[in-house]
Amino acid sequence: MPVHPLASPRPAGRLEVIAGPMFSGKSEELMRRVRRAKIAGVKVLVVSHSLDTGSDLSAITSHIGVNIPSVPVGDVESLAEVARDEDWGLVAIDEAQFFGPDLVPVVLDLMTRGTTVIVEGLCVTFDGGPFEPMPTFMAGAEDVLKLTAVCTICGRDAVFHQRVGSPARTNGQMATNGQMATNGQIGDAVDQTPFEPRATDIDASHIGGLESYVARCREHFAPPH
Ligand SMILES: Nc1ncnc2c1ncn2[C@@H]1O[C@H](COP(=O)(O)OP(=O)(O)O)[C@@H](O)[C@H]1O
Ligand SMILES: Cc1cn([C@H]2C[C@H](O)[C@@H](COP(=O)(O)O)O2)c(=O)[nH]c1=O
Ligand SMILES: [Zn+2]
Repeated sequence: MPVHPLASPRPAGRLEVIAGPMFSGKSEELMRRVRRAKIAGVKVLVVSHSLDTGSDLSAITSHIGVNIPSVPVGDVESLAEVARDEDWGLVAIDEAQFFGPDLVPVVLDLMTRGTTVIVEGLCVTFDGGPFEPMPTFMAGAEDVLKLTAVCTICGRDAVFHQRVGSPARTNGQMATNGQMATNGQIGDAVDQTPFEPRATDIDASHIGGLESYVARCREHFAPPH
């Protein structure tokens, strides 16, 4: 039987997960926990993905505009470097889905050093599919908080989110998780045909907030065809 990738035979820290759709309060909850840890004198590192924060911004911001300082990194290798640099008591990772499945061994390594890790992110894509690595983290965590937003049609709990307006199209760029968002191989001549990145691709055209996404309950969620 396969062992969960977060299982460790060595003394380990703790994994806390904050998961849910957009607008469910994940960032607010992450900020609350970070503030508490700092009051308790814990040495805290907050990391975010530079695709989401913008490379010149060093903060994570909730949908209502509250923010806390963070270190923006562009990929999982840079995250690992920053996190191993010092002896952090708590490493809080914002928008963990942007780092892809390679984040799992990095989190395991941090826990093996005795660090508490909080991963916050989307567990479902805009087309309703699982968004790794959050489901893997949810299965292997000591503590999971699964949040819901408010469906903007009926007010019930929203587990999903939907894109609004016509989706932006990108053209022959490589997704930042290293996957080509076209059908081509890395190194192939770039196909100039407009394409739609897959929902699991980490692509700049997917970045957005209230202008691009709405929260939807099970009944009112209509996955794209
Ligand atoms: N449809 C919605 N459901 C719930 N909260 C919403 C919705 N739209 C806007 N908000 C606001 O967003 C806040 C949550 O923001 P945030 O913590 O950034 O969420 P997340 O990180 O999960 O996207 C809520 O407290 C609320 O003020
Ligand atoms: C559904 C979905 C969203 N995104 C992007 C859109 C936003 O920039 C972030 C999520 O931010 P939040 O703090 O959780 O509201 O992710 C995406 O890239 N792919 C998706 O499927
Ligand atoms: Zn609804």
